[in-house]
Amino acid sequence: MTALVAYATHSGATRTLAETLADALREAGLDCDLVDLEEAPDPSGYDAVVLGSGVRVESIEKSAAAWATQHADALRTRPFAFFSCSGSASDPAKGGKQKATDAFLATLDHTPVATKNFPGWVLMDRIPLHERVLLKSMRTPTGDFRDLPAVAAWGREIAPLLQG
Ligand SMILES: Cc1cc2nc3c(=O)[nH]c(=O)nc-3n(C[C@H](O)[C@H](O)[C@H](O)COP(=O)(O)O)c2cc1C
Repeated sequence: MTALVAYATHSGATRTLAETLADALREAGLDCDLVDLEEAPDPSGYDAVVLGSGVRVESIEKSAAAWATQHADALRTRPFAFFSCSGSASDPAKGGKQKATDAFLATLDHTPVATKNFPGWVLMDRIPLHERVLLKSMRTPTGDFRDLPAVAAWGREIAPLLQG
């Protein structure tokens, strides 16, 4: 069966998570394509779909939200999973919750087979100056908080759900 892992990223962290996820899904036997949303992939050509998005200012990427709306029919009629990649997911006090994900899921008229909020990275040398100023003013912790083994484990967990 075929699966699309589509992602939206600004500073690259979500791409690395999506790559790890796609590898895990392939190891689980899925024929998986990994595509940046900038390439406007068509989910209707796949049996299952995973969407990943970075988080900025408490929202998922606009391109990810718009793509999910544009392809709502396709996402509703096949197994669909979603993951976010954010700074605050590295904070244990958040308990795995991410406001941006909850707000996005509330816009869907279907329920994903799985959702997950993964920590990404906050690396000043990967973001434009005006955003650095914003993050510094918000005292956002910086560093690489990714847990790629956890992403691979999630891939193994959701593979059977995507296979339906
Ligand atoms: C301008 C800006 C705003 C951000 N806003 C949030 C936020 O509201 N909540 C959060 O948890 N992380 C926030 N982050 C951290 C990003 O979610 C984190 O860097 C993530 O890895 C970005 O994914 P990407 O590299 O795929 O773009 C922000 C980062 C930037 C640069």
